Amino acid sequence: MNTLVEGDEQLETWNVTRPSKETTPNAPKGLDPQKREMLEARFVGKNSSPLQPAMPPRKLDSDSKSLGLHEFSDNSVSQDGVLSPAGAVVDRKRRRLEMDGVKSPGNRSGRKISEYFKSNNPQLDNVNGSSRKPEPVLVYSDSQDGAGANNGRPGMHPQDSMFMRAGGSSANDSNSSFHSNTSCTLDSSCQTVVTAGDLRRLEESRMPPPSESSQLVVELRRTIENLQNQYKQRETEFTRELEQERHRYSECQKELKTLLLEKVERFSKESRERCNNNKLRLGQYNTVRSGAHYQEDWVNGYAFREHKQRVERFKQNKESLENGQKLLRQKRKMMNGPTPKKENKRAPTDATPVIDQQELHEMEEILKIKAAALKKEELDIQTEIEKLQQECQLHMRESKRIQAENNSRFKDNPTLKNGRYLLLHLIGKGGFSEVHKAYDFDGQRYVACKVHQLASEWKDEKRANYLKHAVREYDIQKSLNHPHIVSLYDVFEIDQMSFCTVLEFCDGNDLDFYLKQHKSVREQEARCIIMQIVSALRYLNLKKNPVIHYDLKPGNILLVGKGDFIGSLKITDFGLSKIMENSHDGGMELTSQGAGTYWYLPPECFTESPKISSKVDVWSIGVIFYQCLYGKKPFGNNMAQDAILKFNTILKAKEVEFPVSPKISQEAKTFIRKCLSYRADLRVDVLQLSEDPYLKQPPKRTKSEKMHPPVQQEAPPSPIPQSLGTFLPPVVTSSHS
Ligand SMILES: Nc1ncnc2c1ncn2[C@@H]1O[C@H](COP(=O)(O)OP(=O)(O)OP(=O)(O)O)[C@@H](O)[C@H]1O
Repeated sequence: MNTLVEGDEQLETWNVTRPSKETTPNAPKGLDPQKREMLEARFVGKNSSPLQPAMPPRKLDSDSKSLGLHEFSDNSVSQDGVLSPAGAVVDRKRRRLEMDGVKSPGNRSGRKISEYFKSNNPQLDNVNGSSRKPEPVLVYSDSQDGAGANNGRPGMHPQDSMFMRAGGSSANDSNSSFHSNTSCTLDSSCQTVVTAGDLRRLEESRMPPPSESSQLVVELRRTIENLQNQYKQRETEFTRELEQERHRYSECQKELKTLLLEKVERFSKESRERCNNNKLRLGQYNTVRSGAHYQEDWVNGYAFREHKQRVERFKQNKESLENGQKLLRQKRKMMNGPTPKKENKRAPTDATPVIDQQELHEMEEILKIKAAALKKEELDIQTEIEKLQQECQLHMRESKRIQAENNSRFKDNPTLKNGRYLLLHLIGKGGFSEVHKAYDFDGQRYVACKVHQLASEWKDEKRANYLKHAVREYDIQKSLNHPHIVSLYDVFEIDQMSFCTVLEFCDGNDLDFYLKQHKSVREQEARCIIMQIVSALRYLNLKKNPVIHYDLKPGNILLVGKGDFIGSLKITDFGLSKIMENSHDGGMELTSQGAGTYWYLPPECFTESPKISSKVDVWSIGVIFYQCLYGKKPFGNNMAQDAILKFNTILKAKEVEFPVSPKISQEAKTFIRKCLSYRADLRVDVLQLSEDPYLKQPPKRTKSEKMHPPVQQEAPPSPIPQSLGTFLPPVVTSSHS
């Protein structure tokens, strides 16, 4: 063990490896000290022989630094056994230490110093001199660093290298009094595994015993330091994991984007192919010039021409049947002549052969079969034209959609809002907006992105008005949360002239399109539609500041899920909505008169300085319910908006009339009458309507209703339908109405 304590050569001399008298293995106990010295000298080598001339106690000089340990040891003992002054000091000190219970480090049977360090033996402090200011004590550990090999090694404490100089290659340092006296031998028996860190800790533990609180502080500091280290480590790990996750996420996003684009490309290709094929079969828009405008006229395809030919054939067959029936009647008349006699009947003459009777009978049978076939043909033709009309409506809508998509600036699937929304395809086009199906990468869901485009030629007033409605729509819709109301997720600006609202996506059509396709729905289904709309309106009216939708119509009712039936639905488009703040019974003033869809607005909206309430929506519900059941609007059906205004159609709508067919329950009619009550003050409000018994419990169906389910059309088809062969979809102009 080599320990250097600066400024204490005496202690160092004790510390160097030297077999102690007490522990020299062969030293017999109880020997006379002189003999013992001689014996020791024999064990340790030269200059210890008593036969050698006595040397005067030497002064430590520079020569001695070349001497070995044993030389030094011998210098400390005179020949006559008197200790030299240096030797005497060492001996004194050693004895003192032994008395204190500290064994000589040379004592191999005793504990290593490191073990003392570890056990924090307080006596060690005495050894190092408790009165002294504790100096950093550094130990060269053979087992860790390799003996003498690392002098000046990077990372080693300066004291370490200093220590190594002392014990090894730097032994020639004449400035060190220790070195002048000693030459250290490094061997494993005198080295330790104690590290500099251990020693530093030991240093700390050797500090004067701290008071309890300061000890606590030290411990707390240490704990804090540990925790900080742990925290830093965890933070580093977490940051690394986060980076990995981010990378993985962006890879997934890329993959998802590719798949979505592949899917949309397939969809687009298929729909365009279908549309092209249908152009010939069902028809297409032709752009024609009409004065200063261009307008798009619809031209029927070959399916309609073929249908027309079939109808022509049917007509001819029907004509020939009618002619045959006429002939039969004439023949029968001729054969029977003027009142035939009874005996004549029993005994026919040769002039009125029986064969004529037979012929007539056969002719009658043939005509009957012909008539039945024509009846079937007539039904087939009716079914065919209805199917063609449905297909044609779909095709017309798809053609318009594709045309609008081709003209859209977002046709190339851009991403909006820093890559968050990937626009997939156009769903439809409104007056000043385009609705695109999109994928929201953050929300991981499909959404409907409604892009509002302001026109550059708009005057400031118009622009301000449009923005006012858009902002109102956003303000109202963002605060709503109901299963039958389309949620508004986000709004953001695209550029100076356009912005986008992000809406919950509904994958079905709107009710308007559904009714165009199916004409009407069964009462049970219609009641289900109304129940859902009333539920949403009830929610709007139970808010602190109730909301009037004001634009309820089939086009603003979106169906969830595709199919030939109506399941769940959601109301949308709050652009004309009004928030009722502090409104009293008389209702709130209508500031946007003229807006809205007139077929669905109540009479009070057409009066001067009207006051409105939630009862506006109740009227709209009555109109929608009626339209669902009968396939037509109760007031102003087939009339244009302008005409409704011009002829005060709604102001005259005092009484609602119900067609005979299809049959609907009395409860449904009563419900509709309540909604379409002319006077607003006599009309039920939304909350009262939601409590209506018709919505609470389905009406019991009568036997006749079960036997005669409602037919699809209000008017039953005539033997030869008027519409056959004359179907022409309405002319659609390029300007949006
Ligand atoms: N959230 C949605 N999910 C799915 N389709 C939607 C959604 N919102 C609107 N659509 C569809 O997008 C098309 C255009 O909608 P938009 O509201 O712009 O048309 P509009 O109501 O006819 O026009 P405007 O609002 O200008 O009167 C319609 O066919 C509508 O059914």
